[in-house]
Amino acid sequence: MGDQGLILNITEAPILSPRGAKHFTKPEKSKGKWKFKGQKRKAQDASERPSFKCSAFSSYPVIEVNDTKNKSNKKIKRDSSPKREKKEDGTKGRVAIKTSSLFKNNPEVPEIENPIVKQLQEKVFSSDSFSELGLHPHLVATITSVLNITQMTSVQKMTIPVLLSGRDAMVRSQTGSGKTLAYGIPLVHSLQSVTPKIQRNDGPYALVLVPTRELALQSFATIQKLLKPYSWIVPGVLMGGEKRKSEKARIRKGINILISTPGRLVDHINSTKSIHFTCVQWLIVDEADRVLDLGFQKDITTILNTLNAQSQQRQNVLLSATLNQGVTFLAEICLQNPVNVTVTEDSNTNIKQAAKPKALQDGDDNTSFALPEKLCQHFVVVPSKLKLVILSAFILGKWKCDKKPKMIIFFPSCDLVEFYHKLISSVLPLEGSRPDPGIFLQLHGNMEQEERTEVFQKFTEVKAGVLLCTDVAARGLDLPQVTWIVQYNAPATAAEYIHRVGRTARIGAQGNSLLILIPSEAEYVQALVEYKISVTEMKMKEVLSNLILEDFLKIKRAGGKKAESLDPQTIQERATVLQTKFEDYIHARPETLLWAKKALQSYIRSYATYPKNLKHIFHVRSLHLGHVAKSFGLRDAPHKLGKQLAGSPKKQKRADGHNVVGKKQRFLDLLRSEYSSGMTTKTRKGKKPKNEDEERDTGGPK
Ligand SMILES: Nc1ncnc2c1ncn2[C@@H]1O[C@H](COP(=O)(O)OP(=O)(O)OP(=O)(O)O)[C@@H](O)[C@H]1O
Repeated sequence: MGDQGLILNITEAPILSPRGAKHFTKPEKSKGKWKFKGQKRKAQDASERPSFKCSAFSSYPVIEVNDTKNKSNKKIKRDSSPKREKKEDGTKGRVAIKTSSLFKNNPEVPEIENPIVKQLQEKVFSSDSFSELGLHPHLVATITSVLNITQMTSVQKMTIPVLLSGRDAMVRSQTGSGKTLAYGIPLVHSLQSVTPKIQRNDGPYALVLVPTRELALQSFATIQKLLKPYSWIVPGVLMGGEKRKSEKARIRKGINILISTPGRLVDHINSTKSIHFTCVQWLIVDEADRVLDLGFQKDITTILNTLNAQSQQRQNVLLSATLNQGVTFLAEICLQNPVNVTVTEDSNTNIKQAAKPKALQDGDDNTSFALPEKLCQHFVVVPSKLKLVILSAFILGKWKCDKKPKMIIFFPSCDLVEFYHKLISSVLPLEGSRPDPGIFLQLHGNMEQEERTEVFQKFTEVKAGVLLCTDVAARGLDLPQVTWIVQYNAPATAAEYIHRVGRTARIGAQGNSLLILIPSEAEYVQALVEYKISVTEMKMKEVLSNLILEDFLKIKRAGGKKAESLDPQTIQERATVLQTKFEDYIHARPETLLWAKKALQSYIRSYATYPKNLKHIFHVRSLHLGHVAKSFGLRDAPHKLGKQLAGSPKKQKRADGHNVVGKKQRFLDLLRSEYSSGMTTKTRKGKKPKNEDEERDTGGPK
């Protein structure tokens, strides 16, 4: 739509009574909370009210759209708005559209004092160079000429000598601090010195396990570079998605450094006769806490049993930016007398004998982790209705004002990534708004591997772009020059927060992050503070004001006057125009409408899977389904969704005293798997294999 084509009049329409709202009177506000006359709702302390049971749009402003450019748009098909009316005002071709007010009847955005937190810091670089370590000269030359690196990072300085001495280690240092080379360099140094020289058909001398395929590819590329002078050592990657047959053929030919996701390796252990591990000297588990999180324990046990049965002595290394008690299972079964390497500000010489691991503990153990010093973390609190508009205003603003905006936006499920990718890339005009063409990419586990790899490579290469993804991209990926990380939904653990934001501000660079919260989720900021994570508030108005720069949202008033100023009303009008564009897109076709409803359902499902310890902040009962629906471009809440999801599962007792897993419990189990960001692959039958490359959220920031 051209910039002159849209004429808007925003007026207040009489109160309509949407479905489900008839039982409730207009909400009254009381001490910042929402209450309903004649209804007591205990245990609802969140500020977004009412629940999805009471879809209360109490007022609808009428936006009259006169599309003077595109006459064919005069009649916009609408199929679901409650009691939507066409308003004739005498103007030929003018159609009245009711877009419920984005700015009315929202819960109050709570005042949040910027918390004062002293984050844990690590010095990224040491003052020492690689040449001081006594490494093979060709390796040092390769590091300098191929990787363009001379100075060691702190974690490299601390880890490489430990690993060169033959010790097992647990290595923790902040995201983007060079942990790949911290294990890669000593690994290559040690293998190049093996005598007699390693033969390809000896099979693996080293196994590197990582949680995702993209990380497997990336680690493989780094090892490949380090091996440049040592052409007799062959690296290889197994990651699923590729035809098993061709992987088997590569294994048969011989791979000396094998990089794999655990699931895929177990797959080959079980099915590929030619795979053997008699020569294995190294086992490296990167993102070790995640590998266990993913429920790979069974796979890890299988791998370790196989290794133990076939090879004699092995050096074992666990690495992550968020190593915690959760890895004790792994540590206990695979490390021998390990050295604990932790890089923190005041403990640059923090190399300790690792304590004997305690009994297995679940998930998070309240450990605080360091964050990159030049990472500026923000949050914005925004009513549900405005979430999509805020995200769009933010993207548009960065696209207009930043030189090279490269942004990653995290969503909680594959369905949501697919939905918002299509919706946002169809409605937001990034193309032509700057010299670089706008680029929207998506990455999630429901994509074919070929496409995943293509996207990963493309986003690595582009100077500016927006990647919408699940947590499949949260761990380990080193995507250059990412300037902003946006979290459309809060992650369920502090560790995942740290890994997501860690895709920017890498290796001492500047980076920024934005976490979008709805008012009922504001307490999450405090949960982050408990982990010494410091976030600063960005005001909603500030983000929305970006819309003033957008020609495609220009409003021509009925009198012919253009509204250009930065006054709040103009900004609100523009936000409404943008919302209307989204709603028009969604309501234009039955397929898009259905799609939006499914995405909304996926969102509610993912919301239901926040862990117990965060339920007081994230509970489906705190969501106002009608408001949430707006952020899916829906004009009202789909009717059945609320009914389906209302209430929590009741445990039934069997006569023998055992709990019966009822329908609702099974439904919740289903929800839990929905929250997985879909790092799984489809098997030939379209089913997801159990553990392969899969993610499940456990634990939480508290
Ligand atoms: N000594 C160094 N000097 C300069 N750059 C380096 C050095 N070591 C590694 N890098 C670069 O830093 C970036 C981040 O490294 P890497 O991906 O290994 O970090 P990481 O600590 O594993 O991060 P994450 O915890 O997110 O997985 C890479 O681009 C790598 O090439």
